[in-house]
Amino acid sequence: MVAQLSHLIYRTEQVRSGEQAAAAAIGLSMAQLMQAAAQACLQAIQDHCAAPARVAIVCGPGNNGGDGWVLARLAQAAGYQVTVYAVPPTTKLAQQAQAAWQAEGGRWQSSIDSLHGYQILVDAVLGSGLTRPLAGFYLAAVQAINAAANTAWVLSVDVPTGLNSDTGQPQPIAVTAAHTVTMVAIKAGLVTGKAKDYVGQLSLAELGIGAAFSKQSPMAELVQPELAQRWLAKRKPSSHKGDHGHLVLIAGGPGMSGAAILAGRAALRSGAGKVTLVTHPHTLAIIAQAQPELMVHGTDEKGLIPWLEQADAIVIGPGLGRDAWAQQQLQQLLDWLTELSGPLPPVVADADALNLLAQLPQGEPSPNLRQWVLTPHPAEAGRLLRSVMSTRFADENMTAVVEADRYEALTQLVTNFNAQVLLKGAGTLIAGPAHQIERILVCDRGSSALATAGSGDVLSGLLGALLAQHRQPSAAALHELVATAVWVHAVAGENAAQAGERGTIASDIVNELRALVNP
Ligand SMILES: NC(=O)C1=CN([C@@H]2O[C@H](COP(=O)(O)OP(=O)(O)OC[C@H]3O[C@@H](n4cnc5c(N)ncnc54)[C@H](OP(=O)(O)O)[C@@H]3O)[C@@H](O)[C@H]2O)[C@@H](O)CC1
Ligand SMILES: [K+]
Repeated sequence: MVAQLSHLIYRTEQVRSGEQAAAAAIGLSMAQLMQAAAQACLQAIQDHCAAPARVAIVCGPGNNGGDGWVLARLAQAAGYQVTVYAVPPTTKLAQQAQAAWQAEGGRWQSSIDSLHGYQILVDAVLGSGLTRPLAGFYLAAVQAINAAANTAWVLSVDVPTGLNSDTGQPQPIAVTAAHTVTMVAIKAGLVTGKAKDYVGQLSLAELGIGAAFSKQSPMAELVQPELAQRWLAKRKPSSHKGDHGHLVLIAGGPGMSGAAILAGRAALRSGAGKVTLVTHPHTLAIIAQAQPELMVHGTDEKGLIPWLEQADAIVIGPGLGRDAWAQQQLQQLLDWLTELSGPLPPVVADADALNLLAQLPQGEPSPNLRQWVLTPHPAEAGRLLRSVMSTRFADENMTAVVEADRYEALTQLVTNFNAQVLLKGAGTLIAGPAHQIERILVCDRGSSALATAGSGDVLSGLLGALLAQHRQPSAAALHELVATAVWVHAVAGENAAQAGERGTIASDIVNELRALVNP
C-alpha cells in the first residue's frame, strides 16, 4: 500500500531522531524548522479566527515552548493581542526565540492565575519531550487551560501537553485541545484510545522535510477510503449468489437471539450471497421469524460440521454465551479445522468465542489460528492476554494494561495467538503476524455512537460477509479486508450518528451498511 506522510504513523523517537537527519539532508536548520512549526500554528489560528483576537500562549522550557515563543512574535505581527505565560526556556533555540520576542517589546508572565478572557489558548508547554507525569507548574498550566476551554478555542502545538505521544495515555491529565498541529509526522499516540479525547482535530505540518523524512519506515498507517473502494469493487452483472460467498455464523445462545439477528442482518446488508446461522435449538424459531433471508439451523453437540463444510467464511461468537453448548460449538470448530487438509476458511472470533478461547486449558497444543481474526474489545483483549501471559500479569487490571499501551497489547496478542487481531476502541488497531504483515493499520474514523449494545455483532457480521465474498484470502488480503470492514463500520457509525450520537442503536448502523459497501 502506498501512502502519503499524512497517512503514516511513527514512533515519537523516530520523529525526534529522523527530523534532524531529514533537515540536515535538505539543508534546513533547526531554527528554520521551528519557524515553520510556528507558522503552521499561526495558519491554524487564522483559519479559526481572524485578528485581532486575544491569544494566550503558554510556553514550557523546551523546544515545544520554543515553538510558542516564535508563534507569539508571528501572531503579534499578524495583529493578534498576545499574552505569553512561561517558564524560563532552557534550550538554546527556545532562548533565542524568547529573546526575539522580548526584542520586539514582548512581555511574559511566570505565573498563571486564570486563562479566562482569551478567545484562543495555545498549549506550547510540553510536546514530544514529555518524560514523566505532570506536576507543579505543568499540572497547574494544563488545569488552567482546560478550565478555560469551554470559552476559548485551544490549539496544542505538536502534542497536547500531558499526553504520551507513543501510547495516547494522559500522564495523568492532558490538555483537551480543539485542534492539534503535529510536526513532521503523526505520532502513534495521537490516533488511538484515550488520545481521541484530547487531540481534537489533527493536522500535520511537514515543515518542508516531509519528503526526506518519509524515507523512514512507519510503524503504522491510517486506513484510507481507497482501501474500501479497492475491496468493494462493482460486481459483474452476470454474477449469482454463489459468487458472493456463503457465510456460516455460529451465534445466539439461549436468551441472546438479538446478537445473532444483528450479525446476520449486517452480513446480509454487506453482500454475503448466503448466510447460514447455526444457533441453539431454543433460539432457532425467534431468529428465523426475525429475518426470513437467513437460513437458520439449530445444532447440538455434534451438528456443526455439515455447515462448516459449506462455508467460505465462518463467524463464531455473537451472543454465543459460555455454557456447555457454546463450548461444544467452539470445540467442534477447532477440531474440524485441525483435521482439515485443504485450505482453511477464514474464521472471525468475537465476543464469547474470545472469552472461551481465553479459557482453553493451558498446556494443550494451542489451536492453529492462522486464518483467524480475533476481534476483542479491551476487556476481551485483557482476558486473552492473561490466558497466555498469566505469570507476567498475575494481579493486574488487564483492561487497564491493554489501554495503557494499545499497540503493545495488540503486538502481544498477534505474537501469542499467531492470528489477525483487531483491537476495538476509538482508533481501532489491526495487525497480523509480523512475518506476514508489514505494519499496523489504524482506523481513526468512527463515533461514540458505535459504543452501543450490538455494535460489535454488526461488525462481526459485516466482516464475515466481506471475507466470504473474497474466498481464500492471502494473509495480506485478510489484513486489508479486516481494515475495510472496520472502516465501513466506523463510517456507518458516523453516518448513523448524524441524527444524534446519543440514542443511536446498532440497527441504525446496519441501515447504513448498504450504501457504504457499494462505493
Ligand atoms: N528540534 C526542532 O527544531 C523542532 C522541534 N519541534 C518542537 O520541539 C518539541 C520537542 O522539544 P523538546 O525535545 O525540547 O521537548 P519538549 O516537549 O519541549 O519538553 C522537554 C522539556 O520538558 C521537560 N519535561 C519533560 N517532561 C516533563 C514533565 N512531566 N514535567 C516537567 N518538565 C518536563 C524536560 O525536562 P527534562 O526531562 O530534560 O528534565 C525538557 O526541559 C516538539 O514537541 C516540537 O514542538 C518542532 O517544532 C520541530 C522542530
Ligand atoms: K503541547
